[in-house]
Amino acid sequence: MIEINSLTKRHGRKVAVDNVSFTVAPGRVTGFLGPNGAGKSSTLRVLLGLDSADAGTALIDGRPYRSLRNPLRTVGSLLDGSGGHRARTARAHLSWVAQSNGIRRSRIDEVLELAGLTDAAGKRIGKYSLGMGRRLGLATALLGEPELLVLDEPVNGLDPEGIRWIRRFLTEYAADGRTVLLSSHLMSEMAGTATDLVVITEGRVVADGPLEQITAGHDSLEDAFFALTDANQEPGARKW
Ligand SMILES: Nc1ncnc2c1ncn2[C@@H]1O[C@H](COP(=O)(O)OP(=O)(O)OP(=O)(O)O)[C@@H](O)[C@H]1O
Repeated sequence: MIEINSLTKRHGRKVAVDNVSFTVAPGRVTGFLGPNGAGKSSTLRVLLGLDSADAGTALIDGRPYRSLRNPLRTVGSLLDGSGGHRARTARAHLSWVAQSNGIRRSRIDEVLELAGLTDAAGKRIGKYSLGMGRRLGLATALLGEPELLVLDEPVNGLDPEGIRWIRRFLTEYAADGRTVLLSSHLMSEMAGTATDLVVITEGRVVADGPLEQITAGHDSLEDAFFALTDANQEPGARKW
């Protein structure tokens, strides 16, 4: 379970996240949807302990990320890029992460296989395409067999086959009772993957609920999104 409570994050004078609250339940794929600059990455960076909040809390199973005993075994995350050093091979990168987190070595081949990187395991990361880098990032996130996944724009750079693969993967992952939070500014991606949505614009949550409730009465998620964001010029989230 992920709980964001009255979270505020500023970058200098810019309020990137403004009193944001939502929860992410197990067994669901929750999409964190908003246009460029809405505050998605800022929220996820606080959640993952990479930045500090100015106010409020972001908790994973009731604790801040930095106080988790085995972070990689609790929550797998994917932010910008692959996370690996350009001169290293994917296998060397995964071995290093596994070793430094007490993860069994046999897991490396499992995640390479899961991410479709078995044949590219010996290639230097600097030679990877953007999509392969995302696959490696996902493989790294899965190393600790975590119950939660937090992914920032995971389909960035993936080809259609890769997008289909990640959709299926996340759906199955959540169906096993695990928790998935993924951010995107792509509405078509969200419509095809998420079961629940948290919609954010200008640092504020403007909708939060099951996908079918948010899209009810609209032809598409895109229509719902624009209706919502146009109708939400004033503060306060609309709750379904
Ligand atoms: N390190 C930073 N320093 C200054 N301003 C920042 C920083 N990080 C983000 N911002 C600003 O905070 C706001 C929210 O940015 P954020 O990256 O969280 O949005 P986002 O929803 O993830 O957008 P995108 O889809 O473009 O990644 C934007 O106005 C952005 O310019």
